[in-house]
Amino acid sequence: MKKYILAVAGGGSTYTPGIIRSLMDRLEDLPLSEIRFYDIDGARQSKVVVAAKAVIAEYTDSILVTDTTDPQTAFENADFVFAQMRVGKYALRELDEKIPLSHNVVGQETCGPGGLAYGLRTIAPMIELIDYVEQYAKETAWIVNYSNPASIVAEGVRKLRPKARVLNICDMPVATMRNIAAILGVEREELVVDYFGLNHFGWFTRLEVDGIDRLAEVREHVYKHGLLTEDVSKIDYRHADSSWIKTFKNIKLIMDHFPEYLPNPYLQYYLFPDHIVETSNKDYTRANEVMDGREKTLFETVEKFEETGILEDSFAVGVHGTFIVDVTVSIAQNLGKRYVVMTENNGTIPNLPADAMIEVPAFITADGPKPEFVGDIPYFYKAMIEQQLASEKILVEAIIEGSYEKALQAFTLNKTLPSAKVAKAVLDDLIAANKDFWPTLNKEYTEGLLV
Ligand SMILES: NC(=O)c1ccc[n+]([C@@H]2O[C@H](COP(=O)([O-])OP(=O)(O)OC[C@H]3O[C@@H](n4cnc5c(N)ncnc54)[C@H](O)[C@@H]3O)[C@@H](O)[C@H]2O)c1
Ligand SMILES: O=P(O)(O)OC[C@H]1O[C@H](O[C@H]2[C@H](O)[C@@H](O)[C@@H](O)O[C@@H]2CO)[C@H](O)[C@@H](O)[C@@H]1O
Ligand SMILES: [Mn+2]
Repeated sequence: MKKYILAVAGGGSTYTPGIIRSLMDRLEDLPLSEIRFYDIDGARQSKVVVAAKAVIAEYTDSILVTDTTDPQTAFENADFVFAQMRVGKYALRELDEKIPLSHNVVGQETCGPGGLAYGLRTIAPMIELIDYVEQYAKETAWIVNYSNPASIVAEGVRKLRPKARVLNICDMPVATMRNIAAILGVEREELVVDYFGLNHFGWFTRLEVDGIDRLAEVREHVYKHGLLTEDVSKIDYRHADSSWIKTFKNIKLIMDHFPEYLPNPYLQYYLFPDHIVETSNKDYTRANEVMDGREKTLFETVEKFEETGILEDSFAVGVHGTFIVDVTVSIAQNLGKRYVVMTENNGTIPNLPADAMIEVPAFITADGPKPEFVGDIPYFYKAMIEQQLASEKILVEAIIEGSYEKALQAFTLNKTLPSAKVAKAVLDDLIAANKDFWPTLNKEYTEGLLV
């Protein structure tokens, strides 16, 4: 069977060792001749590659591993590129979360103004990556992208590189399916879902097991327990964090108001921004938890391994690692397997704009995602999605045009912001914080009009 060359862009990611273990578990489905790690922070990446190499060594010595900051070395003749960049790293994520909270607005990694700020940082590096891959990799190469904010990245790629072979994915739907399966007492793979929305902004409309829709059963469970089993050990070990427990519990809050469909957990930030702000710690946000948790543990594990030769973290594979390998195998072998991914609408949901980058079940083939027809969606969801879509589309226009006014429009349209006045105050603080990362946003008219 053909062996593939894989490049990992953002090799210094905390998720790298888990993804590598998932790849090693699936070498029969996706044989690899080479894995090349690429990052702009070579020092960070080289430490993470120590752990990645230790995991690979448990399985094989036949894979050539390269650790590089050079795009040509990374992408020359590659078949697949996994992208998992965090532009600005956790330091900027912390500001994405704390600056909005200082204005009593939702502070979150990918939602609200934090997500918009993250998008303003990420589009240019994503386009740069696509251009590197198109310059050096095989013509048939696919970029399978986890880099967030995935919804804005997907719109930026659609607008700026419409022919690029990029599959934008998110592990939240599969993470939610994992919790649903645990609640129903079935395996995640037995679940067949219908789902529609944008990334981090969608709803499950059908939860089928053996041909029977079990949404009503899950709805009853959520009323009592949120989207959690009593025994949280059944969910991803990453979700044992208290903030993730809170996130999944809050699905009850959403369904107490809107029980029709099962929401993506991220909708809590848009539907209950007041509750989220009231229950946030403005001085210690999720970015701090991750820096003190996942990131710290990873680099301590590497340090211990270099001292003792013992790898103290198994880097067990969660849905994050499993999912990206599942979709890549489906591309490589042209399996047409059905997964929830991002893809251009083009009539899949007729009463949404054709050029919306929606998140729906699609059949994953060697030519990319083929979405399954959804049909018209009810007005409430259409209206919410169109508002969020407009915010994200106008943000991409702001990036391309360097337009302050369009950035302010995008912020003002976002459901987490209460007024244009607050939107402008948050935007101006984020501009100062992102001076090294954002495009210059010009005020097309005199300063006087933007008081
Ligand atoms: N789509 C999803 O559902 C999903 C799930 C989990 C994580 N993520 C995303 O995956 C990414 C990685 O997450 P993490 O917590 O491991 O981040 P991390 O900060 O640990 O690692 C990110 C790496 O990206 C590198 N990087 C930054 N800019 C780069 C560029 N221009 N080119 C190459 N490398 C660059 C950094 O140097 C760093 O090593 C983030 O964007 C995160 O939001 C997405
Ligand atoms: O706050 P973080 O950095 O822990 O997570 C932010 C990401 O959360 C989601 O990914 C989850 C995933 O759903 C879960 O199964 C497991 O793999 O952990 C991930 C990180 O906790 C979300 O889909 C991502 O877009 C976020 O970046
Ligand atoms: Mn996601």
